[in-house]
Amino acid sequence: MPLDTKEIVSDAQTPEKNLLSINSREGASTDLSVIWSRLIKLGMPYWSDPVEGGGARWKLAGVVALTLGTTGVSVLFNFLGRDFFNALSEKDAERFTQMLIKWLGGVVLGVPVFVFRDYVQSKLALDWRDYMTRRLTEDYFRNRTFYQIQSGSLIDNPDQRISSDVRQFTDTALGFSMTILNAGVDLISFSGILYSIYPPLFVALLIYSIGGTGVSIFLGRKLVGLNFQQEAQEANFRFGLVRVRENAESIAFYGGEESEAKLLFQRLGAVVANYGDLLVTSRNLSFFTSFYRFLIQILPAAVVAPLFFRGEIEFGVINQSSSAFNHILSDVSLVVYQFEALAGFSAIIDRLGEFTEVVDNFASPESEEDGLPGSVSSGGVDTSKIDLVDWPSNANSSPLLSLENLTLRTPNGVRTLVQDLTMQVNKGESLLIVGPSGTGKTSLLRAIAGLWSSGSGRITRYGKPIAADGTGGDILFVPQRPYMVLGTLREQLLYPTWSTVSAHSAGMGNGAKPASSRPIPSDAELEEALRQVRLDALLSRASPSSSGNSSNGSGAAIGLECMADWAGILSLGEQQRLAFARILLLKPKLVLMDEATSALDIDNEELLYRAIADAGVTFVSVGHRPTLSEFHSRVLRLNPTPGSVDVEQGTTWEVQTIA
Ligand SMILES: Nc1ncnc2c1ncn2[C@@H]1O[C@H](COP(=O)(O)OP(=O)(O)OP(=O)(O)O)[C@@H](O)[C@H]1O
Repeated sequence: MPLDTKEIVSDAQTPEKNLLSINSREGASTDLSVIWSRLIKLGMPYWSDPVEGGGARWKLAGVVALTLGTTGVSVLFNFLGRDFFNALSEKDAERFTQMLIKWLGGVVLGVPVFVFRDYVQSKLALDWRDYMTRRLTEDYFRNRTFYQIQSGSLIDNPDQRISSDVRQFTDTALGFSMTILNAGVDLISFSGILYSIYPPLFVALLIYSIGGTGVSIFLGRKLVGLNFQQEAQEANFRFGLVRVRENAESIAFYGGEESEAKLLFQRLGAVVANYGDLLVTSRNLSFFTSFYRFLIQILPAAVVAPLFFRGEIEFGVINQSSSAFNHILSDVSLVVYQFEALAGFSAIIDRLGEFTEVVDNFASPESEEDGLPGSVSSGGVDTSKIDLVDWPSNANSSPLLSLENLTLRTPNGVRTLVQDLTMQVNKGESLLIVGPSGTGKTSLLRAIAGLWSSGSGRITRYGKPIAADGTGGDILFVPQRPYMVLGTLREQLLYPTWSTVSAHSAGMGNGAKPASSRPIPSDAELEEALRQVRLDALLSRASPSSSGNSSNGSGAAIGLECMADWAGILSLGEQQRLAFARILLLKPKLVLMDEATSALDIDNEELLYRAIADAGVTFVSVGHRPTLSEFHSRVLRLNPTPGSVDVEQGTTWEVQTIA
């Protein structure tokens, strides 16, 4: 199987993997202590962050103050309402006018408090989301976690968790916290009012609300699991549509529309079926909550009416007690009113908690030291790790790569692909890796790149691949389908070595430092690299007019600034030539290529190999084509074990010098 970065970068999960993950995960965690500890773990870092936490806490204090202000405004209106209705019932026109003016004054002062509370709260939720998404995304890329999650089918739809789950988490967490705070303060203020009016009314209310909460928990208990499933099924359906877009041409060539539609309908069916169950459960809950809401409209009046008939209270007090009753009831009945939202929230906590646990597992320094986690550690499966060592590169040093007693297994540790391989790649001694399909050629490159670590022995790399901090660049890996970034022709050429530089220079950077300490190639060097791989014709192509980024004043950018969907418009052969242009610009000491010329004609293949050899680059190639051997000095042959029926039963290896 060739290394395919397009798949790695753009495909979050294959459909089968998604189904696997979801089937293996029946529903949300209903264990309250697990949900609570995940909530704390997800929520705390922002507020305790040494840099952003201080500002966040001040903003939170502002939201709390405004929330308390809203309760103050409500209490004010409770009393204004009482006096207003008293003036009305006593037919006191002068007092009524006074009350009207006071009421209007209260509205003018009170409305900004409510509006600003909502605004500041939403803005704080947005800042929190920004922080949390950045952290999760950094962890997602650390130690190539995104690759491990994808290749190991560890969790479904990480993209959905990072984007929409985080947004919902921050919005809801802040919203609920403020609702609970509001409810607490409201409860204290209005309990006093209600108790002072008529203590039995207060007792009736307590019984009513506690009973209501219990019944709604019972009726809505299935909602947590159903909400969890709904998120997952929606993401699966959307993912199916994304796959159709990404593989439009292949599907059209195969005439696979019908089977794709069938697959999508299956997923849509799962979305609809689960939503149907969700609707039934919410309908049953709604029956109860609606009765509950309607009843409270007359309940307080019914309880205090005898006092009014006996002349013990004024008419306005009925209105005041109704208003106080409603406030307290909605405070103590939070669970009843918000049950669906709470169920959805706990499903989100569950999904995000699960995601951060997987990501933390890979992102922790121990996992870096121990090799990549994820191996099955039970059932007698060997979980030993390959030792991957980087030696500083030395311009004069001859070895570039050395493999010592390398045994390579698939990530689950079940299959052994290569056994006890010892060899060295020296400067100028290029190596071709051949063997039947499935013997482990690409996997060997994965191990050298550090993507797979299951096995034993040692790999020493003399030099470093490009690292996130811009160091390295002595070693470059080139997959069969090179990754095309979204951007200009210049950005294609500069990827990955100077990718931050190009984003920066194009005005997209946010002040980030250039990624590489190597000098950025000039326009002339970029154009020369294109000429060497016979892609200079691309320089005269113009961006589609909608892409903007004009450099010639006519609205369409041309040359290196041409912006296009490069993965969509370049043929695979052209993409492979572009990958060679990147090699010529970077001039690494060693390049490891996986069927990197598979889509090229023999003439172009020769041109590219000669160009990188002339540039002093040593290369290791994986390939099937016999023509490749003339560009390499040695060949590593992986063979199925003699006597075995197929490669599943293990391989042997031999190294030969090419005459
Ligand atoms: N994530 C994975 N988990 C388990 N096994 C895997 C995984 N990825 C690949 N394999 C298996 O490992 C074996 C070696 O795969 P690899 O892609 O290295 O073969 P290859 O020699 O490059 O094949 P080809 O010439 O067809 O590209 C295959 O049998 C493949 O099915």
